[in-house]
Amino acid sequence: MSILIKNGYVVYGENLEVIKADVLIESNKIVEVAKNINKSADTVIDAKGKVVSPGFVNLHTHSPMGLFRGLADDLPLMDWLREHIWPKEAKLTREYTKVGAYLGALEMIKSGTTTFVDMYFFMDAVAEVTLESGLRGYLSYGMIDLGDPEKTEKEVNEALRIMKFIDELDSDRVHFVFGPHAPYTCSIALLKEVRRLANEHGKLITIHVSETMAEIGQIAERYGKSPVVLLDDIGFLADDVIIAHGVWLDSRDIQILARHGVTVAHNPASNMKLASGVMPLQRLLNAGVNVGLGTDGSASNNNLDMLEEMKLAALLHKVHNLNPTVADARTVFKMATQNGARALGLKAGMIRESYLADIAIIDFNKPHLRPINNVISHLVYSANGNDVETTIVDGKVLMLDRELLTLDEEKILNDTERVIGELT
Ligand SMILES: CSC[C@H]1O[C@@H](n2cnc3c(O)ncnc32)[C@H](O)[C@@H]1O
Ligand SMILES: [Zn+2]
Repeated sequence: MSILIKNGYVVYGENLEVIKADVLIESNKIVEVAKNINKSADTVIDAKGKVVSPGFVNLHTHSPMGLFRGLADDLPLMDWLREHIWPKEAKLTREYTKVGAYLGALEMIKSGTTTFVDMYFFMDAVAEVTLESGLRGYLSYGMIDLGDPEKTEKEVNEALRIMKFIDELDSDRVHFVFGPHAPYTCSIALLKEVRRLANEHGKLITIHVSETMAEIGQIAERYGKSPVVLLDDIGFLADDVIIAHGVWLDSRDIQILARHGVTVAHNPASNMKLASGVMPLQRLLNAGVNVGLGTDGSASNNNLDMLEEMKLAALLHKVHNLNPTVADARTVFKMATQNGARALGLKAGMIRESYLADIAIIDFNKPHLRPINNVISHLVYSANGNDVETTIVDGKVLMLDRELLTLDEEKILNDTERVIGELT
């Protein structure tokens, strides 16, 4: 199968050069980017007045949590989790979670996300949805043992069951990742076992780290050190680890993350909404740490829109540093695309020959995106997910002119209302 995208403003290569050109996709790869490509293709997309952008990599989410959107707002993390979210999650079934996963997949495709890193329950159901939706997913079962050895074994067994399930799908798009929830919910034994298993099976790890001051206090009380020093001391950290949040990091923590090649998934909306704090973006980037962008779940954001997330990241760090040159549009755009792909070892996140054909086409024929003075600026500061018109993953069109081709939008919206009626 081939796709020819004609006459768009193409965000090209690592340096985000914007060129008026055509893009030719064959099978799942970008094979040519040039002016006036004169070749036939199975599908031709007219991108006049539109921007051909790399698809977005959401480096941290809990995709089924859209089910809980709006049910617990305006709370700090620990109250939000313990008093509201965890009691609701205790009632989740595989069927309910699957409906939530469909809702999340729908939202991501409609806002130009092509790859996501997920942590949740019933991940075999999430894997089925990911496969069907056409998205690229890195899926982890969120492990929590609260120091109970019996629970440690159960959680490891469930993670291994999900790993086997996902590996047997034998998909290039759907991958298993280990997901110990956080240093405050996982024992040292569990964290060490995850490290051992990730080495043995060659899998990535994702984990919430240093999100709130409460966490820093809890870990200091329990272990007498910071969460990052703790993870370093037990040999957990390596370049296959993606930590979510990294808000409360001191200089020593940042040096440790840089030394091990750890990636940080920044979640500005969630950090602001839960009032967790402001992560030290500039200091992390200066130390050479790879920083990607995530939305966190839809109950703490409250959506999965990576275009909105870019704007929030840029604005947050400008005002926090009282410096408008911090978190400039190009830096933030790279975080949302190529930095995320780098964390996953994925040849994606750029429009470039031989890269995976993961693309979002954004319609600039709109008042808030004219005149087209600066494409990257418009993508970060002016656009939002509703401006995404077409989403392509692995050389397959998932949404064309805002029409979903892999999922039944109306059914998903109806199922979501039914399920939440039964759950609450
Ligand atoms: C065990 S599956 C994942 C687990 O994480 C919870 N969660 C959602 N957002 C956050 C966050 O910002 N910090 C910590 N934990 C979070 C989610 O509700 C699930 O219980
Ligand atoms: Zn999270």
